[in-house]
Amino acid sequence: TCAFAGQKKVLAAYEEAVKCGYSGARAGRLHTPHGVFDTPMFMPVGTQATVKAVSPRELKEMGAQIILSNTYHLYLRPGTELVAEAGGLHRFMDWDGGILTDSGGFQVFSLGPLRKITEEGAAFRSHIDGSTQFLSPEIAIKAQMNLGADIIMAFDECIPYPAEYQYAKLSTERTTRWAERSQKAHTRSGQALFAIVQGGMYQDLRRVSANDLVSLDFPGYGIGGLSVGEPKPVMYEMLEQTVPLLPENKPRYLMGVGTPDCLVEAVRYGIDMFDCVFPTRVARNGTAMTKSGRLVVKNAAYAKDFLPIDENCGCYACQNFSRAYIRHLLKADEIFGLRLTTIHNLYFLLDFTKKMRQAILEDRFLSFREEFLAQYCK
Ligand SMILES: CN(C)CCSCc1cc(N)cc2c(=O)[nH]c(N)nc12
Ligand SMILES: [Zn+2]
Repeated sequence: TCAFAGQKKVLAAYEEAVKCGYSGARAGRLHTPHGVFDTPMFMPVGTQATVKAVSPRELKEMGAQIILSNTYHLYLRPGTELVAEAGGLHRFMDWDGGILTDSGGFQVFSLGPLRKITEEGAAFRSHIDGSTQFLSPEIAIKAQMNLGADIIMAFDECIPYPAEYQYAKLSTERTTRWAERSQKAHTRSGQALFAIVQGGMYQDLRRVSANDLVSLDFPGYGIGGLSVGEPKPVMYEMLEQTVPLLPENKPRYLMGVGTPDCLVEAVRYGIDMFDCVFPTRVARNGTAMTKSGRLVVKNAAYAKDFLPIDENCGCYACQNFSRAYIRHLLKADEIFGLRLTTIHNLYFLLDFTKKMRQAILEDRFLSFREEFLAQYCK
């Protein structure tokens, strides 16, 4: 069932997916040099080689399997050669689970004041010191080989939303040429390179992008250019056009997504992997995620609420502390407050994907989805 048998340079093998009654949802297992991991999975984001406010030990405790880091940030600071000298990203940050690095394309367009995109690559100014920088498929792949993640991403352009059809078409064609250059530059065995499907919000461009990248034969596929401000129904429509064209026995990673309602819909379409800064970012301004929606712990309403954030939650915060205590810490700008809300939000999403996997294995995913969406207010 490992359809990757015989694939060179690939370790992200994908065991036979267990399909539930509905067409898309599936439960799989992802093989990497740092372990075999269950999907669907949520991947905590550790942009600068740390998942903000939590330790690797806490991440392991809450069930994190694969975490993300960003090539763009580590390339600018401290430099990917330095990380390589330190023994690679796993050693540097003391994380022995899986690591996936994004290729930098997205961050160049979303962070650095963009200078210029050409066929060769993207010139930009560093958001740290304003220095002129340049990323190309070859540079981004070299940087990711230095970092040593288990899964790395091809260098792509995340097309802004909205975008004119003609721009989306030219950019998507270039991203496919960049994917081929990424493949040629990728010489590190024991590391899986995923391509990234683009195509803007145009059905035909999404299909062309998926078909072209599938014919280049990657061990896994990111779906990019979504969760960039488009309405959710448009995102789902792009998934409906794209996912069925991707090989069933290869992992699909929906980049930058997302909230629990988006996760359950994307799993329905056959997505396996997710990452999103949302849980850690909203935690830092005192918002906790629950199955009924968001709970702003900082609100005065919780000043004397001695219940946990969620009494059915198994996380360290909910097992030991009250809303009143966490609100007190947040109001007092105590770092421990941010740590507790972050721990809860990460645990919530990791547990949510585990519950989806269980529902798929027990062939009750559709009722799980119905019940969840009925209770969750966006
Ligand atoms: C760690 N995260 C903050 C970054 C990982 S996910 C970033 C990310 C998010 C979104 N929405 C789209 C794209 C995209 O189209 N391409 C790339 N390379 N990355 C993307
Ligand atoms: Zn909790």
